[in-house]
Amino acid sequence: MFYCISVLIQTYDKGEIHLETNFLEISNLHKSFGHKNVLKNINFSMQKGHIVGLIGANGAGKTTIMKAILGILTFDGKITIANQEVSINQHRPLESVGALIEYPGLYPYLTGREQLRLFATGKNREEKVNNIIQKLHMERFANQKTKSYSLGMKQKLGVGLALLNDPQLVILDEPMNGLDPKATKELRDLIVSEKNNGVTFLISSHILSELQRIADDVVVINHGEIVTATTMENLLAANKKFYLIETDNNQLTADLLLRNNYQVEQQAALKIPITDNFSINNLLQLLLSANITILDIKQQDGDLEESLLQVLDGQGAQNDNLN
Ligand SMILES: Nc1ncnc2c1ncn2[C@@H]1O[C@H](COP(=O)(O)OP(=O)(O)OP(=O)(O)O)[C@@H](O)[C@H]1O
Repeated sequence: MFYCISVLIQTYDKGEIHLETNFLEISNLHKSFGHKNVLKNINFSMQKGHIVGLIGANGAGKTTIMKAILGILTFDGKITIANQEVSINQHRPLESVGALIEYPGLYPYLTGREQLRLFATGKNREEKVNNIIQKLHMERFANQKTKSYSLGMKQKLGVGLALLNDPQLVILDEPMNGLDPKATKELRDLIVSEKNNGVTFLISSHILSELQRIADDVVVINHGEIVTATTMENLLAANKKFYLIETDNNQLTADLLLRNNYQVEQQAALKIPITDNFSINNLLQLLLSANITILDIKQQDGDLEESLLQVLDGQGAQNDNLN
């Protein structure tokens, strides 16, 4: 990304937002910077209480979509949160939204606790601050000035600020950035527990394994266009399961399987996709009758990365057909 700005939208008290099944709706969203079309006809909706993963390569347009939802840039199209339209001039629905976009904008000479106090709203401000410090396990450093924070500590505080005022919709741009494995797990658990309380999340992340664990739905974008918007289950189902087999002679085994019409990808182990009419019994009998010793065999599900590559390859093929 060639620009680097820091935006932190604070959360406010819930107000009178109605609970809708489709909590957020984006229709015909277009955005250009000068002559550059960055978002091209983006359409998707988010159900209340769902975690939606926003996935795409660097520069695909994820942050721009988030900024449009937050009404901090001009755009063509329509965005509604709980049936109320958002635009650069209409921010009312954002009263129930918390967001961390890019890097948290922190005051270096305030402690984390002071920073949280500054943005907490409502009568129970001190309780909110204490709650979020506890939920994000920030007790150890909450009373230190933020200028001494590591990247991970800053990121935690940024997420804490986004969640502080009990938002109904939370938008997080790469929230796992800089977090160690323990902090990543703590944040993941917190997001899932907030979701179970009905909070809706839009989360972009390059850590696909993280999104795979928490997202209910996914929106994949490429060069500013939606490639697919579907459930995580559907996206993963698009990727076939396979067996990984290691034998005393992988080359001989691969040749034998290929001659018998199996698909084989040779890696450290042999990867055999489970296609229609696949029978593990038949495969094992074939290997045993050829006196091949099986050293290891395991079945694996497709993962998000593979599914995405398939989806993006498919799009490449479609585009190729159009050319
Ligand atoms: N203010 C701006 N002026 C001009 N071009 C911009 C501006 N903001 C974003 N862009 C361009 O819009 C495109 C999408 O950027 P965006 O930041 O939304 O991508 P992203 O998917 O969030 O990428 P990353 O994963 O690297 O954060 C990029 O080509 C970027 O260069």
